[in-house]
Amino acid sequence: MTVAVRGLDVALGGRPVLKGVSLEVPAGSWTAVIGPNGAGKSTLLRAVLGLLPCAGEIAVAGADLSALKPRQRARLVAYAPQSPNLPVGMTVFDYTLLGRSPYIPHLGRESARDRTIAGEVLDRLDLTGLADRPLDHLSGGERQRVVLARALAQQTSVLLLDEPTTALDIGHQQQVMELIDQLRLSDGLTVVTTIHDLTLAGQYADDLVLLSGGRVAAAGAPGEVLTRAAIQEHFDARVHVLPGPDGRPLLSLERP
Ligand SMILES: Nc1ncnc2c1ncn2[C@@H]1O[C@H](COP(=O)(O)OP(=O)(O)OP(=O)(O)O)[C@@H](O)[C@H]1O
Repeated sequence: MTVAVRGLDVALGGRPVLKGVSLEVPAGSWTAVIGPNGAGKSTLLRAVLGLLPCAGEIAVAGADLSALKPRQRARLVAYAPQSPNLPVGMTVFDYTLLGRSPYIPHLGRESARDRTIAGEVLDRLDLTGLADRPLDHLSGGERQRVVLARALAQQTSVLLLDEPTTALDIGHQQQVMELIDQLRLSDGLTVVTTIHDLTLAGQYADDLVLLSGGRVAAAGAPGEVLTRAAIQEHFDARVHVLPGPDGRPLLSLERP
């Protein structure tokens, strides 16, 4: 397993947020963590990264990330947070190049290869035309793709993405999800993403983990997890669930 979590407990501000969470993500697969607001999805990603005090076992690419220096960690796993602090005035290209930092020697400069990799990632995300633009002159969706670009420039084997598509139009949602899937297939990338769009989650992920109240309420193939009853119970929403052309579930809201 590339990401293995067993019996994870996390408390924030003295309150339990994750309770006995277990998760196994095989190498080269894609797991989407779904669940209602406040269920603990972002907390789970941050705990997997080793950024939070916790009890239980976590191994990423065979390592306990909390024991590693940030630079070592950044060579194993890339993380695209939901709302990162973006340095004001920095250009899109320079921000993407930050993804290469773990490979640049201390007091050294980036190599031509680092710049090529940053340029290629921007190209794949349709951002080349914005390369010289300061980050604070971008739209919300453009910013979200730049954060993903920085993570992809790290060229790690594990990718943790917190809500990578929330600010994107439907075309860019498809572009980003297809790109991640392509990388998964071509480079064997292991992907864990939180995501609110349940149909999108079901279309791309191999497995879904439904978190509710800090616990795993269901886990398995999209068709097993995305049931009308589970959505009603954990999201308090009424939906129709129909099998799509490829058999994966498609959800639509049911008007009262
Ligand atoms: N630093 C903190 N101190 C105390 N409580 C926190 C802290 N950070 C998050 N929480 C709480 O932990 C719970 C889980 O938060 P988390 O951000 O992981 O949820 P989420 O499932 O990602 O939610 P959303 O879908 O709204 O993004 C929430 O109830 C939140 O209020």
